[in-house]
Amino acid sequence: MKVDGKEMRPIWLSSDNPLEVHVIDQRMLPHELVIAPLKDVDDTIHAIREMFVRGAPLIGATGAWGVYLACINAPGGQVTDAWVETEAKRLKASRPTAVNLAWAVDRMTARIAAVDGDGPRVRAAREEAAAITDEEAENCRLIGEFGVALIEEISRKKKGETVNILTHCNAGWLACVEYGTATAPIYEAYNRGIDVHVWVDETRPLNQGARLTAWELGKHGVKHTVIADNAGGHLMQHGMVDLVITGTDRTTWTGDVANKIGTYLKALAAQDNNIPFWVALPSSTFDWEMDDGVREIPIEVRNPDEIRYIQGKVDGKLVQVLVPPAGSACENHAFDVTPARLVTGFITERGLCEASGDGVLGLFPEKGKEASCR
Ligand SMILES: CSC[C@@H](O)[C@@H](O)C(=O)COP(=O)(O)O
Repeated sequence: MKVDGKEMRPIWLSSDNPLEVHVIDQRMLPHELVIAPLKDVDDTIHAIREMFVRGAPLIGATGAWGVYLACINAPGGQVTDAWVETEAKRLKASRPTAVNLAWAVDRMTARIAAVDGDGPRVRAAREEAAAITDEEAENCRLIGEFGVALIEEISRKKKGETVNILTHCNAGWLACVEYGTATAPIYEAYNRGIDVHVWVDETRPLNQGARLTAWELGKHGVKHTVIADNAGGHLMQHGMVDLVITGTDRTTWTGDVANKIGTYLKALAAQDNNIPFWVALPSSTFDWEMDDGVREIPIEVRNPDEIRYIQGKVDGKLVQVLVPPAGSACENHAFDVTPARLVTGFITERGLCEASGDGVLGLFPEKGKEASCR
């Protein structure tokens, strides 16, 4: 996507030095656009854990490039199965909830295992990481193509009046290589000249909505308003939301959706007010093994300092400010699970479907065997 007229992705292989992968350090946005180099697996794990990069598809792409970095840094240049497996295991442990990480890293190790020789393995790793990155971008483009129909329909019903969409966290291009998941239909609607406006949940504690979604939408020219996390229910009660679209970090094939903490409450409010609640995701975010999201999806518990301190810009400098009493306990559950019964449907790269095992397997019949062996 374009940043100040320049095409940009949140991750790329350096064109000057193919031994380095570059990422946008999203911790600094929207106030500073900082690019961080990743030179090895330790750098990659640090970038994922500390959230230089975040969002399920981007975490997956970063994990894939991490495996490439493992290959080029193999001791003595020997890209053995044992080395690749050890580094892959470390990468997969860096964040637990987004399933794309394990999916991408496993795809990398399978591709490398099928190739003989150190040089060919490095080349295969580079090709596969680039393919995963490009495929995720294309998947998000398709999500936009399919999802825009929902917005078009509302716009028609409202006779061209503004369509108000609420989203939570950042499921934009920063989270996904290009277009985003939740934002892809919104960008497509905007590009087609539909009058759209986005209510952007601030998304405490790290404010991915206020910092990242607002930045992205603003750069593209999409009308948006940042709201307090708890405002959504009120707006829905007063007819100010036509549609909710969120992303997801892991969705069971049966339709339960893990996403940033607070998503569940938005889904409850949407149901109470008869507002459609859609979730946009590429197939890499489906978990084909789990069938009970609330019971089975691992929920990351992060550093409580993310709740204690808020980051912002004061007099031109990024500062952290303490909010609660220094002695108060804080606990930071990063995701929650919205049960399938609260989800209107999914927007995927293959089209729209109901949030149920039948709906999902109808679009991805080749996964039926994996899913039904549970
Ligand atoms: C498209 S990625 C998933 C997103 O929908 C997003 O809402 C989200 O929860 C990301 O969490 P994060 O903790 O910022 O990695």
